Amino acid sequence: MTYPIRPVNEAEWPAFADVLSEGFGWTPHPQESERFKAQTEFDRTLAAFDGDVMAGVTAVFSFTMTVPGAQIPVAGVTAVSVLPSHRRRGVLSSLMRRQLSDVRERGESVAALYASESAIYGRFGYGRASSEMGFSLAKHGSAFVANAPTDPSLRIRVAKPAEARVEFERLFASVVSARPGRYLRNEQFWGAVLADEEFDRHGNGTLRSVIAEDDRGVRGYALFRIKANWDDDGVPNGLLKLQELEAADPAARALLWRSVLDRDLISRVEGARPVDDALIALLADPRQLRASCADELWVRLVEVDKALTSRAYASAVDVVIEVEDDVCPWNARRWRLSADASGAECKPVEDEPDMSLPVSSLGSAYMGDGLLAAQLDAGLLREHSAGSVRRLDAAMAWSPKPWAGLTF
Ligand SMILES: CC(=O)SCCNC(=O)CCNC(=O)[C@H](O)C(C)(C)COP(=O)(O)OP(=O)(O)OC[C@H]1O[C@@H](n2cnc3c(N)ncnc32)[C@H](O)[C@@H]1OP(=O)(O)O
Repeated sequence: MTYPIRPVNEAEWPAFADVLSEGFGWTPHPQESERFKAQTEFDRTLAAFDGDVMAGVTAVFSFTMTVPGAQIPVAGVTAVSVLPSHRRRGVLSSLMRRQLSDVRERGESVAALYASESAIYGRFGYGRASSEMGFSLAKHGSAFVANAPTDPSLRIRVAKPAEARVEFERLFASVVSARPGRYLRNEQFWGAVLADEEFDRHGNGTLRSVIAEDDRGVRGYALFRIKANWDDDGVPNGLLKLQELEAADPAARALLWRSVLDRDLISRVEGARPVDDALIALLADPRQLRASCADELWVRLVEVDKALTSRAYASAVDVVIEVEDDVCPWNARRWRLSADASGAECKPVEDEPDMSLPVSSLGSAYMGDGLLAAQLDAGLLREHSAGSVRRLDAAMAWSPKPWAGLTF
């Protein structure tokens, strides 16, 4: 069966929100729903209809995202849901195909998303492109190495998040290009970051913040919630849930970490950070960091040549890549990628390929996570000239590691 697909208008928001609510089995707080509506770019929504019934939905945020060595337009795919009554009939597949062709028409060469389940998007050409470290650190195990940076000119200021918004925005804008995966936040996104419904779904307290500054201005900030608790013996056992910690320099970063880790009545700090976070290096006893690792961004190259020439490369490379892509057939051909410090070129060729790979492999490598060699070892791509995959892997790898840091 085919289901007609079209964007929805603002008047259709209640039906759109209902499909999300039914698919996710979760009813948002009315303020959350209003906020999501305000973030929605209605001309970039899509809904699939079964007669009068809206059966499946998705939307795109128009992001400017950091990629290795550049900031580029990226389609931030979100709000994917199909009614339970219509699942596994190809509704998502039709929405994905239409969305990718719309993204291409807009001139965006890359799409990115956070997946609710990691098994869904590979078939549509998305590759696992960044990882996130979930962590839990007990205060008693959080001492820093002796040479951790300090700066006596720095001080901590307690600030109400809503009142310090402009300072956060300015600081974030100064660090957003430092790591692939980070993306610019418009007014609606900042509204969501600083939203504080008091209730917080997990029973944590109100949103709080501390700012690290000197006489010349703000050098970093941390946003967090506290779940106050005392154990049965009356010993303080509070939990600090870190939402965000951004710093412009190492000394400000170390001071902010100490401020959250040393907080009175707290015994543990939890949160999610990049897998190469500076915290790991700062800890005197890093094994105390109870960490887990999970996929974060999934990335899809919508126009292989444009995407590959929009980023920088860590080393020179010259390879012919045979790309397999059933969903975006315009990508499915041989491309010669030649890149060095002065830039990159990607041209269609008929030459013998050095490697053959699914487009999702290039998505995996795109942000710099360096996953091509692992895929070669796993037997997921074919190498025709020895060493070519490792050369491409090294050229596409980047430091720091990619991390978006804010679910969309
Ligand atoms: C970016 C985001 O917004 S992530 C949020 C995704 N949404 C959710 O998780 C909400 C709950 N789930 C749903 O709404 C739906 O189950 C969806 C959107 C995940 C899938 O929609 P459907 O219309 O059922 O998918 P569709 O029928 O097109 O399936 C296409 C293929 O994907 C497979 N597939 C679909 N969902 C899943 C899944 N959750 N896990 C593994 N495989 C899946 C199907 O089996 C099918 O495989 P095939 O091509 O080999 O037959």
